[in-house]
Amino acid sequence: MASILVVDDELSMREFLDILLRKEGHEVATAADASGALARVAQGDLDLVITDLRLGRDSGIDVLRAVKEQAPSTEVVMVTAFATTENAIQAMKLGAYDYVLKPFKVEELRLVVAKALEHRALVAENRVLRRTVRAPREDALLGRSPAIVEVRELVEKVAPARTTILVTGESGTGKEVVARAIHLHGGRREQPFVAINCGAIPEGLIESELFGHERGAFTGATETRAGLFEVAGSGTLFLDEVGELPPPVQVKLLRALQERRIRRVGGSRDLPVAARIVAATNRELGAEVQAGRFREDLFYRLNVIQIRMPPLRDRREDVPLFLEHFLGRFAAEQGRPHPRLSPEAERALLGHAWPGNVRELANVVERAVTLTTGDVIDLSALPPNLRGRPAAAPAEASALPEVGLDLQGHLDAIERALLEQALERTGGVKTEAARLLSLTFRSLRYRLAKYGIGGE
Ligand SMILES: Nc1ncnc2c1ncn2[C@@H]1O[C@H](COP(=O)(O)OP(=O)(O)OP(=O)(O)O)[C@@H](O)[C@H]1O
Repeated sequence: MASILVVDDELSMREFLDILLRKEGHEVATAADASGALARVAQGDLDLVITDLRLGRDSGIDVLRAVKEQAPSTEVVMVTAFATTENAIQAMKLGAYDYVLKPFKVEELRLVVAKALEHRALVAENRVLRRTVRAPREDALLGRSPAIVEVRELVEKVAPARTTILVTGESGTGKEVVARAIHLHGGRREQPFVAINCGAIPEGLIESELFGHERGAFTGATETRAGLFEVAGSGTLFLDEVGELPPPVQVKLLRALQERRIRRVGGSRDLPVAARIVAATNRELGAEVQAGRFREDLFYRLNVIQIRMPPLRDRREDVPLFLEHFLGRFAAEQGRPHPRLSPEAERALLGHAWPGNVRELANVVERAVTLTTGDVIDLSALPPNLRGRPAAAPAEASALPEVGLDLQGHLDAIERALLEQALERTGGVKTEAARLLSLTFRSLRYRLAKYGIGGE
């Protein structure tokens, strides 16, 4: 539930948006002009302001300016008639999140609202992330398969040096666990371990997240902020999903690695880089270079030493160990005795292909422990895809019924079904679901938000 202010000089529009947004579960306030809006803005605590660009004699731009001055993290969406598109673009430059052209469809507005709120949550989440980075979890790199034994040896060998490391492997294989192990074995235990998922931060924010910004560098930069390179100090900076970095940021990262210096956005002074950089990717970065999406020089810089995490299906001998480990961990977390697996449940777990790798396994075990009240975990506590139920296929997807159909609604239903199946198959691991559907992570997230799936 979000707190939203609707500003419009037309009563009918205010009422319409008020009803629509309340139905979605939001708390809504309305104002008919700029002074009413500013009074509400001054009270604070708004997640989103939706304002018409024309407010009788007032301008929505003034509302936008006031919001960005008083509460820069509140998102603003402009509503505008086609004739004033120019002004809408100006509004974006002043920090509006997006604009909607009148007349708009309900779905369109709903989506922009969802995206704006998601954006706000991501920014907030990232701030939280920064504050909690200093407490690394002590997750040991478990496994007795030859592949993992080799990875452990390599980690110990490379940890003491400052060389950049590239960890590759499918989503959920333990790339972050490896990065943390490098951090701990490299004598940086007392220093921060800072992780950032480059694919989960909106494009416009990544540069300032990584390198920081000076006050006034862009709209919304009301104070000077250190970037994650600085926050990491002489600890470790873990760049997850490095393949998702937009090209301009790739250039800046290359410079940071080559010269070991960075410059804040809007800054005039270089700052030294002391942190060790560990990057990770679940994409084939070589292929991304071939396709022109990733800089070749940066690839070679990152790829000095590569650690490959094999998928769980290629090291099945580790599955029993992980099952034991996570059963113990989740039972302890829930204050319960260590449960056993029924023979059927064990067979299903050992036979599963684990496309979402260790993360999927951990999720499945957590779910099973939560759903089981006794001390034996049975097949019924496992998700349907592990119980051998075939995935539901959208029936007769391309047959046109006699009476015709609502094409968009029909296509949406198919899209929704496929998204749900992909998430189910990967145990909720979104990066892996995106790969199954040949989508980028961003695009998948957008679609999930559109259909309200997966808690987005
Ligand atoms: N070898 C391991 N030992 C202990 N735990 C592991 C191991 N591998 C993975 N895990 C656990 O599995 C989960 C996923 O691991 P992690 O986040 O490191 O994967 P990842 O490859 O970085 O995934 P993504 O690419 O999606 O970021 C975590 O809960 C982690 O603790």
